[in-house]
Amino acid sequence: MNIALFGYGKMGKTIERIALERGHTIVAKIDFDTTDYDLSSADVAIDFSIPKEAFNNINLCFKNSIPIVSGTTGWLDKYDEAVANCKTNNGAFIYASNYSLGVNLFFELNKQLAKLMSKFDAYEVSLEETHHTQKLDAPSGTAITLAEGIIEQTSKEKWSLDVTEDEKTIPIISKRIENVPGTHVTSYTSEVDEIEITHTAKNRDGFALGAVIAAEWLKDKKGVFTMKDVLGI
Ligand SMILES: NC(=O)C1=CN([C@@H]2O[C@H](COP(=O)(O)OP(=O)(O)OC[C@H]3O[C@@H](n4cnc5c(N)ncnc54)[C@H](OP(=O)(O)O)[C@@H]3O)[C@@H](O)[C@H]2O)C=CC1
Ligand SMILES: O=C(O)C1=N[C@H](C(=O)O)C[C@H](O)C1
Repeated sequence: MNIALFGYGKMGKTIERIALERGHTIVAKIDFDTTDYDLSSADVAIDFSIPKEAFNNINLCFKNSIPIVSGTTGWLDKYDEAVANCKTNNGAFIYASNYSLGVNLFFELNKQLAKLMSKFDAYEVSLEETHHTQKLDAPSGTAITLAEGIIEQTSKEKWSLDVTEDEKTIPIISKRIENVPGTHVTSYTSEVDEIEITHTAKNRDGFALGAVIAAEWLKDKKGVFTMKDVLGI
């Protein structure tokens, strides 16, 4: 499979290594200043770039009839527009805030725990995410997906980085520490105890492998999908 990479930073380079190990070919590596590239032989594109460029890269793929796996976070105010553009152009599109198998299982566990805990008002829920200091967006896309999972199962209505908001709001604490690939914690705290579930990425390989598997899955499809479709969960 011929892959075009939008974003050849920490994730782009990890995806390249894993894609080559799986027998694929990288036909384009596109960064901020890259002007001389050819998408004509690409079977699929994978975007791990920066929040303000992701939407343009996705639309470029739709216009060139290239299925696009989107991993960049922090641009989701335009997600509905991207979905509409995919449909207009009869394209193929997956967005996931996190492509790792472990985090996608954690998303399901988080929802099941939220459903159970919704019956016990002695506990208050909160989220914490910790990432490396180069991360441009906060909270992480993964923390937002976790918050959305809790909102789906409980009477919570929104999330906020302001931890002093009302009881309808899930507080999210964002921490930035050198070299942390990504750690997410959902906590339920009462006067007497605390229940926590944690996902800790040891490196970026899980994100990258998931993105390559999603690209293999999406290559010959049309439509808008999620990692739940890819993983069958
Ligand atoms: N969904 C998931 O599973 C995961 C998502 N992410 C997300 O992926 C994104 C990238 O993360 P990471 O690799 O760590 O970040 P990096 O900063 O290491 O890499 C980003 C790359 O994007 C490039 N870039 C800038 N502008 C453009 C453009 N217009 N088109 C294409 N590429 C461009 C940068 O190039 P230059 O250096 O020239 O500016 C840089 O090489 C982030 O949004 C992050 O949150 C990260 C891990 C997992
Ligand atoms: O920027 C990162 O590094 C990561 N970003 C994603 C996010 O915002 O959730 C996924 C992962 O946690 C790493």
